[in-house]
Amino acid sequence: MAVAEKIGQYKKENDITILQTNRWNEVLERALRQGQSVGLTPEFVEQYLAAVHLESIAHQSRVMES
Ligand SMILES: O=C(O)C(=O)C[C@]1(C(=O)O)C=C[C@@H](O)C=C1
Repeated sequence: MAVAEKIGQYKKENDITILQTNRWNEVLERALRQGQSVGLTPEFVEQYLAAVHLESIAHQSRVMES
């Protein structure tokens, strides 16, 4: 999560909100396409990435509040 913390620091310094809906949709759609190409179900990709996204947001929140 070191990268997420760097992103959090950048967002803090530039007054950017943690949740970026358009960016998140881009990340998710790319992962769904890549997952499909190697036989992963959309449900698995969505659940896996949702967990990563949640953890990333938690780390960014800690940086924001520090
Ligand atoms: O790309 C960003 O802006 C991030 O902060 C990364 C990330 C992610 O973990 O993929 C986290 C929060 C945003 O909602 C979108 C994407």
